[in-house]
Parts: sequence; structure tokens; C-alpha cells
Amino acid sequence: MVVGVLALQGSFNEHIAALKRLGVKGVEVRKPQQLQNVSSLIIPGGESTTMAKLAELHNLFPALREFVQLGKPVWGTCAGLIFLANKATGQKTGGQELIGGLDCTVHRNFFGSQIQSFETELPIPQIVAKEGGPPSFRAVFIRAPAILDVGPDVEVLADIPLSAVETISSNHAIQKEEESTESEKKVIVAVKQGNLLATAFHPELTADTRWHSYFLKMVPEIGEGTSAIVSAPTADQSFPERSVIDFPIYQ
Ligand SMILES: NC(=O)CC[C@H](N)C(=O)O
Repeated sequence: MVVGVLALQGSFNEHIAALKRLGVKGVEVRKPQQLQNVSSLIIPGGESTTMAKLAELHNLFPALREFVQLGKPVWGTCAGLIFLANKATGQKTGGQELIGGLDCTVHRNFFGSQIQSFETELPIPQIVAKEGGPPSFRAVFIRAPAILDVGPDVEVLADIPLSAVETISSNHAIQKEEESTESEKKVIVAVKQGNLLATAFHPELTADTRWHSYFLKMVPEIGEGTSAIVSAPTADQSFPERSVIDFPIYQ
């Protein structure tokens, strides 16, 4: 059983390493024909405009869209979420090509620029129900997008109150908060729609493999009953103490 990881740019090695910790082989996908050798796909974080250009160059978009439409499990993290969204705002002039399929509108760089990247504890009740472990997940947001609206078939797995985001006042998030009359304005940061999973943050950059385990359970050959997948961190396997400034810079 192998899981494909789109390896055009970004944190594909980190996803492959997380899969390995769960005893699953991740293979790099760069060409359309390589999608025929995998039954599921992870689209990593990185820079979605660069990834889109490389995907165009390799003529990957038709094969990626077919993969999604055939109902094969696909998980997009951060830039990967942007790739999967039906609609993206905050794009560069001229826009960028998307795979689509995920019925939502995503706003690129919602929380601000690279220096406004942050980490936060995110409650994840649906993931805990399946995977166990602590009630929240240490989520790493790097120039992250946020989901502004979702269609009726989309299940929201995590959202974040904007008050939890201690960033620079000029950024979009804080402006939106000021405009809001509600005291606890939230944006969506993780969703599931059928075969599609998407997170605005980077589970592959933590020691907690519950999101990978959750995704693997969406893969038919692995499925719900796989006991080989042990995911929740134990006390002595806690999150590495590092700051977002240690993470790679995605332009
Ligand atoms: N960490 C990330 O994947 C950042 C995504 C990036 N801001 C983009 O638009 O593509």
C-alpha cells in the first residue's frame, strides 16, 4: 500500500516522513502517469502559485482533476487546500489554476505574511473521536489560508476564533474582526467533503500523526480497522519545542 505525495514543491518530504512513522510508504508524484500507481494523494503545503505553474508544466491538472472526481482520497494541507478549493480569493493578478472539487471559498494568506505565521492549540473533536489522544492539536499556520464559506456537503473539522490570532493589526484577519459585530468571529481551518480532506495548517511539521492516521482511514485498502496505525502522541512523545521561525520559509 503506497500513498502518493505531490512532490512539485513544498513540504512533501515531511509528509513522507510522517507516513513512514505510521508504517506507510509515501511515494513522490510528479507526472500524470504516476497517479495511476497510487490510490490516494497528499498535496503538501508550499506556495500554491509556484505549484500551479509546475503542475501546468507537467500537464498534471487533467489527471489530478480526474483523480479527485473518481472519488480517490485526497488531502490538501495549506497550499494543498488552496489547490483543492473550488474558489480562491487573494490570488496574484491573473489568478492561478486550481484542481477544485472542494466546495468552499478559500482566502490565500488570510492571516498575513510570513512573519505573522503562528502556532495554536486547535480543538479537534471529530479527530479525537476516531484517533483518541489529547482534545486539541498543535496547529502550525505558515502564511496560511482560511476557508471563508463552505457548501452543504462540507463537514467542518476545525475552526479558529480570530481573537486567538495574536498578529499584526494591519492583517486581514484583524481587519475582519474589527468589522464584525460578533464577539467571537471564527474562520474555518479544516474540512472534509467525501473523499477530500483539507487543512489550512501543517500536521506534517509536528510529531502528532493523528491527521495522517485520520486520512489513512479514508483510504479503502487501509480503512477503519487497521490497528497498525497508532497515532495519538503519548506523554513522552510530545511536540518538539520549536517555533515557527524554525520552519521553512514558503514564499
Ligand atoms: N504554508 C503554505 O502552504 C502557504 C501557502 C501560500 N500562502 C500559498 O498561497 O500558496
